[in-house]
Amino acid sequence: MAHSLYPEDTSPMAPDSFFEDEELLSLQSRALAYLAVRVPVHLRGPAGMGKTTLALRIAARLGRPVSFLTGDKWLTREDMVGREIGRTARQTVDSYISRVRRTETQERSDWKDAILTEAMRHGHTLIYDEFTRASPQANSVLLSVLEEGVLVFHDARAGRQHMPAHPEFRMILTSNPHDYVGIEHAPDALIDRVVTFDLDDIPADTERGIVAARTGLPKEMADRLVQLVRDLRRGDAGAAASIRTALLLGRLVAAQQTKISARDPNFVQICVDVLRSRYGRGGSEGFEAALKQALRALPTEDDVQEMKVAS
Ligand SMILES: Nc1ncnc2c1ncn2[C@@H]1O[C@H](COP(=O)(O)OP(=O)(O)OP(=O)(O)O)[C@@H](O)[C@H]1O
Repeated sequence: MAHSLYPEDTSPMAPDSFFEDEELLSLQSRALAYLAVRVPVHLRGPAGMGKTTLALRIAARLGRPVSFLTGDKWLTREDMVGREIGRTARQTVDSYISRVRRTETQERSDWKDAILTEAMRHGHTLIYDEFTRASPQANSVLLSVLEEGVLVFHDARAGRQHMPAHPEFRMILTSNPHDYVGIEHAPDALIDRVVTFDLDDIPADTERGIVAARTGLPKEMADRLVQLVRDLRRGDAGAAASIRTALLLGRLVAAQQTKISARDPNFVQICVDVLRSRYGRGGSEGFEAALKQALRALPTEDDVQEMKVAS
């Protein structure tokens, strides 16, 4: 039974446009059970399949402040841990007795926390989105955090430091395993310390529910869009057609009031414009053939008119 529900108003999205069904609720409750005993959770899947939205939803249900970090190749350990920002020297001159003058200098380094240290200190839920975009060197600081909840870092003056996390600190990671420039493979050592949920093959019913809830399109129209997008994603073409793609098509269909039909030239043109760049193999001809086939498979449409494809 699919339903939209909001037990508490903590979501970053409008409550009525967030969709959860049994599948998503079960995933959330398992994630929350692991997080409850301080086991970090990792949501993995292709772009646009709902990883970040789900991570935010789980974090909201933990009821703690949320810190959000996005991985990229420029991210350094210092960006996560913090850095020394200078030294403060304090001098006390004791001249109480005129003939005796005693001077005492105290020096301390000034430290500025960064997102990881701050989240650990204050017990935030840290969402580390797209963590495989950051370098393994930057991410290596996480190993002890994920396993023991202790940050080990180096302070120039104090040397090696250990910072235990606040008892409420939790971490949720997301990543996209698909190979493209800028992605590092998630190191085994890191994957070994988390529970990973794969979101690349979410049930069609869940996808339909999300598209209907977010676009406001009638259910049959949302179903057709999802079928089209899933056919292209799962077919030989391997098109990068995600939930986000279906939502984009839905917005354009609603704005232009087209039918979701191969007979509607506006709809076909929207499909070509939106989907061509997401198509993996076979060039333009391969794309047209795959799209025709997917359109032909739509319910109640049994033939496909010649597509007029704008170049
Ligand atoms: N359960 C849901 N209810 C409503 N909308 C959803 C849900 N899950 C995903 N969406 C919507 O689907 C789109 C893609 O989701 P999201 O950005 O979370 O994907 P992602 O996997 O994190 O993508 P990327 O890897 O590109 O960051 C967003 O517009 C999001 O709002």
